[in-house]
Amino acid sequence: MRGLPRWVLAPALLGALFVVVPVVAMVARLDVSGGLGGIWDLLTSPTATDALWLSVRTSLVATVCCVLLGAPMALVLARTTFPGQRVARALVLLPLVLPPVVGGIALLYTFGRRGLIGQHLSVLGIEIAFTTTAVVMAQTFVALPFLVLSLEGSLRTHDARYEEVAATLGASPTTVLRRVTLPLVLPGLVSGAVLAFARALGEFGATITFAGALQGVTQTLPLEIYLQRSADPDAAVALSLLLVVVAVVVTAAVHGGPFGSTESRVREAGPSAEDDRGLDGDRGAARDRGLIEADERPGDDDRPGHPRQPGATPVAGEPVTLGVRVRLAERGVDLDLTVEPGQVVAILGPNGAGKSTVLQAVTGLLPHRAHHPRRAGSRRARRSLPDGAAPGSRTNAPAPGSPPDELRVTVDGEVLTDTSRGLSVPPRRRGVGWLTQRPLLFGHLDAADNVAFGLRARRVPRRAARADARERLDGLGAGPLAARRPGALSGGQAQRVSITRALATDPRVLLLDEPLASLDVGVAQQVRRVLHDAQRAAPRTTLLVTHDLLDVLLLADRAVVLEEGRVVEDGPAREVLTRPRSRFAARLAGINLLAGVATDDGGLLLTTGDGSVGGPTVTTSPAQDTAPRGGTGTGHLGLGPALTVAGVVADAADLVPGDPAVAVFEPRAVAIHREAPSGSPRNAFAVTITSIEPHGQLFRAWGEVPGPREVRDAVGHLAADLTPRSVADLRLAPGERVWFAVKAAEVQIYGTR
Ligand SMILES: Nc1ncnc2c1ncn2[C@@H]1O[C@H](COP(=O)(O)OP(=O)(O)OP(=O)(O)O)[C@@H](O)[C@H]1O
Repeated sequence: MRGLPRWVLAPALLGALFVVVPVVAMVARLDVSGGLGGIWDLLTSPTATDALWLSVRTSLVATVCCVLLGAPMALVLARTTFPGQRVARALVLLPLVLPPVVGGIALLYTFGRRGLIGQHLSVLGIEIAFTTTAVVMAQTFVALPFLVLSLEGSLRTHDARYEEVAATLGASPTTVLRRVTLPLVLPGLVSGAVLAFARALGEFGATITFAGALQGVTQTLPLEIYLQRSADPDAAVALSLLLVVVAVVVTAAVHGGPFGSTESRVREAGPSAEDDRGLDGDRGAARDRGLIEADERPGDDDRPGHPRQPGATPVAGEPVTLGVRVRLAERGVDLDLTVEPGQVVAILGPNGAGKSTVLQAVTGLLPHRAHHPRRAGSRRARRSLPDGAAPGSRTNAPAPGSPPDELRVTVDGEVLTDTSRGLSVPPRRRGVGWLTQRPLLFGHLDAADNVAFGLRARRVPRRAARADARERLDGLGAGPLAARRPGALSGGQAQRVSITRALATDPRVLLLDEPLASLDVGVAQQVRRVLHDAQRAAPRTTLLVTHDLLDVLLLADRAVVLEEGRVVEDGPAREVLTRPRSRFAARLAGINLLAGVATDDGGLLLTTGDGSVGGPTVTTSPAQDTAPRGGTGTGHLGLGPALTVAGVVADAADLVPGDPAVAVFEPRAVAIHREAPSGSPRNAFAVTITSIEPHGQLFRAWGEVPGPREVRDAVGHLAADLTPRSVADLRLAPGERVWFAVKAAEVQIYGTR
């Protein structure tokens, strides 16, 4: 009853009684005055037993037919999109609403002697109507929608990314279906089959119309009950009871059996990761001492090689060059990226910037319509708006006359995708490994079989593939997890197994889509180290999407910042973080950044969000009390008449008037005042405090500069670090209006071209 309102009990009980009471009434009607022997005789009469066995036999065959026909139908409905899909679904489910007798008539007009198809079969001497085959067909006709509905529902509730991951591991569509999709939805399939069996067992209307009632041939139990109803009501009741018992026994046996619980089969490790140190034994404990230790693993060459199949997916070998060109108006993405062999490139940017789109392009998993330039902006494309987006609300709608969409992905010159030539190598043949925020381990396989999946997909015998998987798990300190199912792994353990699985196929390119985002700090650290070690052991061209500063610092060689689908910053990872040129990188690095453009008199103009210049020119004057710190001059960054930033121009010679430029300063350099600071020249911003949050030993206060939207967009939020005591002394709280002051000497101004 936990979490449920009590009143729910009343209608629930009423519903149960509504079903049970009629059955009880029927049992009560049973005449037992002659003893149970009389009932037994009724049940074991030749007509009753003939009818029972015919019903069971035909229902079982009909169930098999439902599975064979219904499973593919459910797959097509759940996993594809095609014009008229809704109509197709309505037609498939038609037998649910059609009176069975109408179904029987329809079947008769199709397969009867003079029916649409039946007349041709009849020429060949094949008669279907009024045979046992007709019984099976009538039962299949009415039971099929139950299986389709149940399985389609199950398929839709499962994350399709399991199948996508399997494809990137090298599995063919049939292998994915057999080894991933069907095991994942098995409980739904079994439920659907049970429902179909129960429906077939009770089928009457379509059967009597299409198959008639011939004892031993077409007279199933429901027909026998109907016929006995007037001749011998007691026999009808006894047979009804028998039908009820058979249906209940079959349904209960399957539902209570090994397929009863969907959860137990598919549950994967959740995002809340418990500390999994204990399982790694001494090695794990030793590794825990430092964030990243010197590489202890033998290099790839030292590792016992695993069997490789000729003609299979290309394997890693030497690091490769990756080229990515994505221009998709529908997603507002337009960028070019070349990744050097073995380089780890962190792709950074705010939500919706296009990071995942780049990764999807490389995997070959970008939704298919995106490959067709003509369709972008079409009715269908509009229908594919992300959840919650209202048509017309997108800012990414292709502008009239915008260049056509283009996707081009190359690996060492080999073209994997080229939409201009309609070319797209399937994910399984790309040699691209893909790791997501969720480990997406296959819940019906243990850790070793998960890791072995890629090799098995390449037809490596199970024993060899498992041996290789165990070795790899051992190598990453996850050996003791080999026999565990994903449901018994913590988040960190599961992610480690997932990394091992992705690396086991020796991908040429590795795509990491926030693989540590859902892990606790401590566990993320361990998993980060696993990734770091793997990269050290065998450098691999890698794209890493992350929002975590540590990931960038510890894993990436280069950082690329995306904003609104464009590259706004690209450089060595450390440089991007220490000398950010984009607001996003500055925020990630915990630095304040103000953007403007240099003017011909050494000042700067405010730039608004779309990059156009706005606001009045602000004349600069040398900051009087600034002592250049390694820079070559001083100047101002003007952000409107009320906001002029004095700072140190780092490379005055490079700062050409009209060039975009930024001013950056650390939050710890900001002092907070209740009154406007006066006296020595410094930058002072009137701000409204928006939040105060703990930041290590200090507090970080965020303030927003009030004013027109352009100014707020240009300045964004400014951060100031202060001690707990200062927070108390200043009685600082969100909504308060204060001054953020920073000395010009603490502000660095540099060009961003
Ligand atoms: N299936 C889709 N169909 C159409 N547009 C999409 C689809 N998925 C994403 N988009 C749009 O494409 C743009 C880029 O999305 P993408 O998922 O690549 O961003 P992201 O940088 O990965 O964001 P996040 O950090 O939130 O994951 C966004 O404007 C988004 O709304």
